Amino acid sequence: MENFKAFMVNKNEEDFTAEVKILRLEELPAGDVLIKVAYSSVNYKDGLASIQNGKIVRSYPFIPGIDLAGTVVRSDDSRYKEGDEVIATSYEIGVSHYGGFSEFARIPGDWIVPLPEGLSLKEAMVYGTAGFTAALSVHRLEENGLTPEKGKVLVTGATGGVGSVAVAMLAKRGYQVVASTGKEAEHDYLREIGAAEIISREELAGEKFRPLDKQLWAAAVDPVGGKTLSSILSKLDYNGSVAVSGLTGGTDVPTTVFPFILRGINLLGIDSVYCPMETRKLLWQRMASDLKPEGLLETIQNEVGLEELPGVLSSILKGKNRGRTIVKM
Ligand SMILES: C=CC(=O)SCCNC(=O)CCNC(=O)[C@H](O)C(C)(C)COP(=O)(O)OP(=O)(O)OC[C@H]1O[C@@H](n2cnc3c(N)ncnc32)[C@H](O)[C@@H]1OP(=O)(O)O
Ligand SMILES: NC(=O)C1=CN([C@@H]2O[C@H](COP(=O)(O)OP(=O)(O)OC[C@H]3O[C@@H](n4cnc5c(N)ncnc54)[C@H](O)[C@@H]3O)[C@@H](O)[C@H]2O)C=CC1
Repeated sequence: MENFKAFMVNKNEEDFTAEVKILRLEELPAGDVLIKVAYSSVNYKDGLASIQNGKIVRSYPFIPGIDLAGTVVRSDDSRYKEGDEVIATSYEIGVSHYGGFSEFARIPGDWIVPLPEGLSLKEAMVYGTAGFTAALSVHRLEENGLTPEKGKVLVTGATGGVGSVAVAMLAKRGYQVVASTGKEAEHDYLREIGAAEIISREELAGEKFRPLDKQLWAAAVDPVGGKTLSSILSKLDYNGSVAVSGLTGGTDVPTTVFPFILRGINLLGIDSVYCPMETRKLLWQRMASDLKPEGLLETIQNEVGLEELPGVLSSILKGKNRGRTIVKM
């Protein structure tokens, strides 16, 4: 049987390890479709999966990586055949089912999306779960009435994965994007990917908190959470919406009922993991067409190999990565 390389984590009472190992195909979990992985990508959740107490991985040893894109090698699912190019993200991938940091993956057919026309395997992973989450956020905001005429849209954690894709996507759709970042050195990058204005992290979520504050934005894409989300809620325009997806700024959100009962603010929860397949397929189609920030995906990405994963995974947890990091197999 064929041997292949994968990045594995293992934990026991004394030890935690994270390293590239050689595996055999029969060591992969059950699944209908065997995929030769072309690219995976690095998400914040993968950073959590690669540390001892990240509370993501359910059992060890394990191959993390919540995203993968590649070519079908073998399939017991009639929807897929050898040679098909596919994307597999979310569900149990990289959590309780061996994930994408691997040259091969065996995945249940129900978790797979055919690569849409208009996207390469590489572009699919420049998006990855972070990009899909940005797309779902924009989709939900527009479902709730957002149009470019309504006003400015704030994006927090703007230099990160979800943030960078959201900035580029919104700008492409004609929105005036206000990007929030703690990184002064990245202002040029943010303007390059479409930010019209930049505000500092401190200005957004400083010490001063008022239950209702000056109305500044029609909507927000927020992968940061914590006090940043509290501040957004009190500064959105009347009937504004915030799509909240993340927790890099903390999990506690001190707020009051006032933004909701006096300004009709909508708090939209964004979950990419169990997003229904119908919406998932629709969004991947849109990410390949009207939501695609043509040209900017290349600016947003950088590429690493499996061996470089420990460094990249550790730096995403420190908020130090810029844009999206893809992993070439
Ligand atoms: C790409 C997506 C993302 O990036 S999402 C952000 C990354 N995810 C996280 O940071 C979540 C990590 N998990 C945790 O921190 C904890 O599990 C917890 C805080 C969510 C809950 O911890 P606690 O110790 O209170 O309980 P359990 O872990 O035992 O779980 C309780 C209950 O919730 C269910 N659950 C756990 N994780 C998830 C999840 N990710 N999605 C949906 N549901 C989840 C878990 O199954 C338990 O339910 P039960 O019915 O009792 O089995
Ligand atoms: N709900 C869902 O389905 C999904 C949720 N997420 C979550 O979204 C968040 C972002 O994920 P990625 O973009 O992959 O991570 P990332 O690390 O690429 O981006 C995070 C951004 O947050 C910034 N940041 C870090 N600490 C901060 C703080 N204290 N205050 C303000 N900003 C801070 C970083 O500088 C960076 O720009 C994570 O919490 C992740 O778990 C991501 C994908 C799907």
